[in-house]
Amino acid sequence: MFILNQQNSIANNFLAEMRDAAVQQDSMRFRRNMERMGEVFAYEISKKLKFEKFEVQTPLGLSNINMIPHFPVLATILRAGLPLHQGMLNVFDKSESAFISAYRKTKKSGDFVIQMEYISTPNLDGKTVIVSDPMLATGKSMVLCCKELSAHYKIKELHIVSIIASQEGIAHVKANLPKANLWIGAIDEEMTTKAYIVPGLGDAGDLAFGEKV
Ligand SMILES: O=P(O)(O)OC[C@H]1O[C@H](OP(=O)(O)OP(=O)(O)O)[C@H](O)[C@@H]1O
Ligand SMILES: O=c1cc[nH]c(=O)[nH]1
Repeated sequence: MFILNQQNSIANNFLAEMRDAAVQQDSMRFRRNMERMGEVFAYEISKKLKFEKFEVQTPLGLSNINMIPHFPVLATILRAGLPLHQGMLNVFDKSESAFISAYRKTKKSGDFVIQMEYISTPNLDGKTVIVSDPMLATGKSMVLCCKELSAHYKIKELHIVSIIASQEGIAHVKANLPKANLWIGAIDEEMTTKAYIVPGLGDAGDLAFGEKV
């Protein structure tokens, strides 16, 4: 598991601004910081992908360089995942995209189930797939979505990206998707009784796109 904030980098500033209740008032900045985190994660993951030798014809000669021949497919979970996805797509600019809808449907008892209604994806057989979602709280949305994709396609390599994860969410993912590679921005210890990460950042989807009814 790769944990971004274990090393000091500019990404800590992006994450601090995302968490900061005052800075969060600027939703454009919140989305842009999420996008920047996506760019950083994509760069980090790129180092672990398969490279091949290529020759590039410059105006003056040939240059040898190792490049990534096949870009991963980028999947994300609507709606909070969209800015994170855009950031990753800025870096993996030739990638195909998959979109999955999942949201917490609250029952009368106050408990919630994850409701998944929509998947739009290219063929994932034999592909490297990166599934991103800014928050990994209980981990149930991520596990459900990844299992659904894996039920339909023989994915070669699965990567999961999350900006803030709870310990419980990570344990749930590891138990249910043991082969997945985890890329996490920061791990927080606690969750509220409504499964919000503490200190976390609040509701990522609402901060990016407005309060849902
Ligand atoms: O790990 P979990 O306990 O499943 O929670 C994490 C999910 O919660 C958030 O989405 P939310 O359901 O709030 O929907 P939204 O993106 O539409 O706001 C977040 O983006 C994850 O998808
Ligand atoms: O802390 C949390 C948990 C789920 N979804 C969020 O947006 N934030």
